[in-house]
Amino acid sequence: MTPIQLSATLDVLNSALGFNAPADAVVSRHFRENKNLGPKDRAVVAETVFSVLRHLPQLDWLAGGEEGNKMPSTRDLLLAYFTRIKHLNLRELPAVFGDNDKERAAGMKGMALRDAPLNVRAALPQWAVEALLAEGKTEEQILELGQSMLQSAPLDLRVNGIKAKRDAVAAELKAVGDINTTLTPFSPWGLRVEGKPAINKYKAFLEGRVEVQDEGSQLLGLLCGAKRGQMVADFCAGAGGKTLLLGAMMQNTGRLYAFDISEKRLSNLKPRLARSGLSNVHPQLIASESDQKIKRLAGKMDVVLVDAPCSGMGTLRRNPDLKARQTPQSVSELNAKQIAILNSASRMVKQGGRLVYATCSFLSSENEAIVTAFLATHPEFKLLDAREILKKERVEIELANEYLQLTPHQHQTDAFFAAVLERSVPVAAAVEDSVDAE
Ligand SMILES: C[S@@+](CC[C@H](N)C(=O)[O-])C[C@H]1O[C@@H](n2cnc3c(N)ncnc32)[C@H](O)[C@@H]1O
Repeated sequence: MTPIQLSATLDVLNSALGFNAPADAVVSRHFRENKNLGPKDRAVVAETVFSVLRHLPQLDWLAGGEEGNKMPSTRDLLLAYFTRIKHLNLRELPAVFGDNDKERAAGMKGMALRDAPLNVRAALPQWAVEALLAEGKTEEQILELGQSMLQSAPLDLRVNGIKAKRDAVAAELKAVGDINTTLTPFSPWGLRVEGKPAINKYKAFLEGRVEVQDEGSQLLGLLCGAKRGQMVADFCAGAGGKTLLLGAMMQNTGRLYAFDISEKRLSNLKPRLARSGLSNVHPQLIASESDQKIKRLAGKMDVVLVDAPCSGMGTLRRNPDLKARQTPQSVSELNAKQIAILNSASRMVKQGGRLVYATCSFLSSENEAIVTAFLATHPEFKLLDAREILKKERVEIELANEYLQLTPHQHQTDAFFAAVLERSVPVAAAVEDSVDAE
């Protein structure tokens, strides 16, 4: 690491560790304000900052002393990172670290992580470990999960089926940018990119043949099963990652509503929509989940996706600062919002229609607990088995139960959760349907 890179890393970390803004926003702002940093410097600084944030519970412990009674400085966190995560020996430490630092680094080298508390070894916040233990996870499962979040996430692309085929896009990226990709193991539209090329400067991206999307998100599309000519609602559409996928699955036919309460996020959907070539999408700003617009669509939708606002704890590889930014209080506020949104969104589902509830969290309070609470008050809905649905789509994936629960160590995706619910058809209507079909 050069002195310029090291000083930029310390500056960015000092801001990021205030946890007043998402780490990626802090990094981007620093790069905008410091034009002297070249592409290589930026890559090194960003990678180091994110890696430090991923390992923060361990670095805090190493730099704060085993008793954990000292607030470590950013410099000490970085020292712990170099000695224990990058395994530099004392001679290899950047010159900015003097003899005193080296003495502390030697102390850190002698500390045995295996003696540290479980949350330190799993590199997860203590409250999250307590929640996982309370829901019955073993120590081994918690370690596996936490440690799988310590790597950087791969770059996955989704090929836009209305504009291109997967093989053609893979060949195009190879030809124009020498970008190597492999087919994602589960999603029929996914390409996993080798390295981290700036994909947004290539025509395949600019002309809407590909979007950046984690394979886990792509699988949600399969669970929704949106089809040609249907009425579909993406309830928490945000900037439309899943909207674009659903619109392509519908072959640009039917009607797809993209609801969100955030004007800013919905406005970020506009350029993506333009690139995608979709004209079946109707972005709808709503004031809340009980907006009149929702009420008017009661019982009209074939598919409703609720990609609920959540803690994002399943995306710790990309957003490691969430380890410090989320708290039990913030999760419990989200839980109240999640159930309210699911209750409201469910009204739009027609008989026989599908309601998919999804989060990017591994906490059962945001996942199974919400679905269980919903089903307890909505006997007109039943839980479908995600394994069956994916099997019909010829996706061979190992899942522990009827829910989709992905993890980085098992599926090489973010930790996503989804439950597929169906509004039962009343017996009388089911008989009428079968007579009509004859
Ligand atoms: C997990 S994000 C959605 C990400 C998006 N589906 C995608 O694939 O890019 C959750 C979204 O829910 C929205 N949201 C929060 N409260 C809401 C509410 N009461 N009704 C509808 N959307 C809401 C947030 O603005 C945010 O965009």
